[in-house]
Amino acid sequence: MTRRLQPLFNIQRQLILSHSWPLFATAPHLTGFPSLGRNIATTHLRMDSIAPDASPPKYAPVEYMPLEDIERPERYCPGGYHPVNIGDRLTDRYDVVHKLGFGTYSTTWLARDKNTKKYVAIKIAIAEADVPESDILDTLALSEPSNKGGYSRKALIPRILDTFSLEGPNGRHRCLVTEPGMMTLEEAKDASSSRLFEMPVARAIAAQVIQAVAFLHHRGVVHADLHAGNIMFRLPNSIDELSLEELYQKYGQPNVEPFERLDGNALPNGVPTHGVVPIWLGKGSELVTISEAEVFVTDLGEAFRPSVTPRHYSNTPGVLAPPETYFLQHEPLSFPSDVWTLACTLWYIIGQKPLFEGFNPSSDWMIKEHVDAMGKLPCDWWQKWDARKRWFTEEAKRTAEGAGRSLENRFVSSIQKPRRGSAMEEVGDAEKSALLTMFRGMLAFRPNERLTATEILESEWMVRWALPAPEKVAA
Ligand SMILES: Nc1ncnc2c1ncn2[C@@H]1O[C@H](COP(=O)(O)OP(=O)(O)OP(=O)(O)O)[C@@H](O)[C@H]1O
Repeated sequence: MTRRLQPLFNIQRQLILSHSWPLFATAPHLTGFPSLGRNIATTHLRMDSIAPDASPPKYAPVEYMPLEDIERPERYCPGGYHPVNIGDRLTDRYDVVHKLGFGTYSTTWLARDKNTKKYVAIKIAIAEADVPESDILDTLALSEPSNKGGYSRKALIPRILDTFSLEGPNGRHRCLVTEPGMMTLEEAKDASSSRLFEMPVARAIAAQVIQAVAFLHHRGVVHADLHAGNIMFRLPNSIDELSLEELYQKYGQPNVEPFERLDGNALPNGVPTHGVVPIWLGKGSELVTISEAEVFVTDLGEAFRPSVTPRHYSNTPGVLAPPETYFLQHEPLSFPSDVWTLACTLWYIIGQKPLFEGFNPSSDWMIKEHVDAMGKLPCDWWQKWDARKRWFTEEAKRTAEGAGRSLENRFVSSIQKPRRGSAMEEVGDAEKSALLTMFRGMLAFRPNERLTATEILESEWMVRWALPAPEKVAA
């Protein structure tokens, strides 16, 4: 969930959908296409992934006055969120000083660790639920600390500082303590009018995200939900030098809003009296400096180990989901699915707009996007795709003249033109060629033909342009 003000549209959407993923919902470049026709996929889908012509969204009854930027109070119920107030002390060690955000499965709070005197993030899961990533993060923490091969970069994945459980009116909640981040990449973009990072910053972020994914894959883990909302800028250590008063002076006192029932009745036990607007520690994307361009990959809640748990569904938002989720539904997903999603995420880091676009797109719409950008599907997939005639000839040419956008067209409209328009460095010819080669390798239709994370690490773009950038951060 984002920590900044969102347009009312998005808030209303949150009222309707049990889960909200804001990545493209607020973007100005939205293409509001309806869901188109029959879907090949019967993939396990969440509402804001590809929304097929399947069942309508489940409408949860609205019982409370909706509040902007605050989680739905309806979710403070048995099995739901744990009520927390600013000033609470958790496990006699952590003083809650602000809220950092909330998501489908958790609320996350900024707290001061009494022992270390540092600020920490405490993610409190909904009742009786595991914090799904804690298991994965534990395994990763056991990895060797070296930096062999450029992918043992533990710093790129949050380190678990502590775990504990809280017993409350809504049940028992698992809690995970990690370092607090400044903002997600999506939040940085939302806070900017250009929605762009300066090129050196974009390269540094991209390099670290590639290294993080390579590290996860090396450890046998697929992230499975990689997007700009799950990549976070590191907070400078200097925040720990701020006293609580100084923190509030710099970032503002917590803004709290009363929860009110629509029927005027008293709040039930388990619902806090107030909601807290999350703190904003961040800045607009174009203002991020190279020295601030240190990121870590968060939210391993969807992560899995293909060797342990075969997974046949993807909860990745539809615009980022790879084509095997439609065409190879009987084969378990694996590392290549992350590589496809990583390509989409890298594109969005360098550019202003996503590589593939669509609003609540059907799977047919997404496949059309893939074919437009990457060319004809492998023969057997092409034959299987009934909707192809809607847009394409049998040679995969567009039936409507001038329609369709190739990868190069998208590069111009998503990356180069917006950069020029914002007076920012464009991608030079040699870099563009290396980048497009890398993207084509990552976006091969067949998963087994895609570049591996290690090959991406060794790609020309990574070695010549991206990798040198984080070194500048460290310098
Ligand atoms: N370590 C952190 N530092 C700063 N903010 C955080 C941190 N962890 C989480 N947040 C904030 O809380 C929000 C929700 O966190 P997260 O996405 O991990 O929760 P979730 O319940 O798994 O949600 P979902 O699955 O809906 O994305 C994030 O978008 C972010 O704004």
